[in-house]
Amino acid sequence: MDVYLMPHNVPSKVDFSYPRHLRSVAAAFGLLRYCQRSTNLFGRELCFEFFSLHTSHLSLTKSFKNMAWSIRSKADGSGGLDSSSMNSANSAFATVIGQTGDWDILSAALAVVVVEGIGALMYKASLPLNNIFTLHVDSIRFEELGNYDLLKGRSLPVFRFILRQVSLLFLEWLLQEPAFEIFSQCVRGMSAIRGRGIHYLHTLKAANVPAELIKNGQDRVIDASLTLIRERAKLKGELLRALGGAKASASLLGVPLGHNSSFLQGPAFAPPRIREAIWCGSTNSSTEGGKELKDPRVLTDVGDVPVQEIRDCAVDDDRLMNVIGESVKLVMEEDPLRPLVLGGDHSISFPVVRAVSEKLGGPVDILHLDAHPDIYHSFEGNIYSHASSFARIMEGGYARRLLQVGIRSITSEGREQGKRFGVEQYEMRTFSRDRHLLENLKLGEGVKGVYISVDVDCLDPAFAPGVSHIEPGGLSFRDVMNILHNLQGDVVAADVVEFNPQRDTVDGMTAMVAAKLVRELTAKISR
Ligand SMILES: NC(=[NH2+])NCCC[C@H](N)C(=O)O
Repeated sequence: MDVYLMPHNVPSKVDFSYPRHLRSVAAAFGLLRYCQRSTNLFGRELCFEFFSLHTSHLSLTKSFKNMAWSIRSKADGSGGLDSSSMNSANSAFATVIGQTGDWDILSAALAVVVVEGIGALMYKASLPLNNIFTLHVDSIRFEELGNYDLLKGRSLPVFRFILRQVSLLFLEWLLQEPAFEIFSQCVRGMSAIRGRGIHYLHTLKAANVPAELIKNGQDRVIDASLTLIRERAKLKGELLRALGGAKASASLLGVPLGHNSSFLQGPAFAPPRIREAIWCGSTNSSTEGGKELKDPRVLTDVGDVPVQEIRDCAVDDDRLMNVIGESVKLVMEEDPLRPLVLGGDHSISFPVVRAVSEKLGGPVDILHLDAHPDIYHSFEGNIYSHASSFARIMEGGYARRLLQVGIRSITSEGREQGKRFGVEQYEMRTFSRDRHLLENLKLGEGVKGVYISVDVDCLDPAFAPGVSHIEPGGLSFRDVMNILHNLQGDVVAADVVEFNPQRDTVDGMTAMVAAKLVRELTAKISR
């Protein structure tokens, strides 16, 4: 679209031939020309033919510009960003974010607010100059209908116009790589920190609760949480030892944690749903191989780590991860109990495996079924992300071998990290070739045993739609059963993670799938 701006409506007292003003005009257009030269940097083409402006838009930046324009016109009405226009802009953003949950949009919106704020301040500062230089938009040549039709027939202060263009260039620069990436990383980092419970701490601090009191309160809540698990584990342990005859027995430990997911937090609600499905009357209490789940020598339950209650006291993730690990160790303390952990998002596997390995005094072999390798060094600035748990496990030396099966969403970082840690990554695209090997695994010899981590999204979404990350092309339920049933090795602990009840079908199909995974893992563990 071309916009022609012709000098018009210039206040009579202004004489354009007056050198001082001419110098200013020259300086202003010098700035525009400077922008023109540097536009290649921004991937944007500007072409000036005296007062004529041609822009070719990227569709992405165009839509952000539309946002910029609509906010700007609000600001225009009152001659700057006053509180009412800011409020409406705020609520507009809140709605967008509320509906999409998309932090990229927040980043873009923040960019707009920053640019607009600077623009508004600069505009206020330049008001006297604007009175001197006012241009009238006489004609607009449309190649396409664009935002500039707003200008038609209006008197425009020239400095304001220039400021707008510079603001838009800055905004476009912000929206390009790598600036946008850096900016959105910062925003994501901020939101991740907020999501990790620090806001509770801020609330407590803002209310002037002394640090000592906060710490004591946190200690007591954590103590109570661990006591609950310790005492239940003790009772189940006593019972099994009294009954005798069990060398290893699965004990459920729920970890309702969802805030380390990069997408949806629904897995925090999974443990009670899985328990409900395990005991659902539509099936029976026998595993496929004939083990009786109602026999406490096969399966017991020590309850949930009260993750939300602990986080509600502003406990950070370093400490929370330790509490999860401590809980796992409390179960392992009570021979013959072995932890079968119900997630939660996949971030919980790190503290669980760490605890298992520390308690047993050495590394384990891990069979990890998942659509994703979850081995980013950190994801969106979060080292405890559900997409980074296996990086933490491998760094810590808690696993000798890590076999990842079902992989079909992997980035170059996932592959590089896999190589770096010597991970055996079996991808879905070669599953038919690898099937024989995977259905005849022998693991855990020469180490402390085998740990099995099952992310429900290893399954094709046709079998398990109730997950946060729908990734087509996965394993069938029977593929997973064959791998598990035929695996040879001493399974010391296991987890089933990433079931998201908020995405399940109304009849709870994925809950049944997750429950059956738990039931068959129980059969695998108990002896
Ligand atoms: N445990 C999981 N479900 N992880 C999903 C990680 C998704 C992440 N966006 C990735 O690129 O890998």
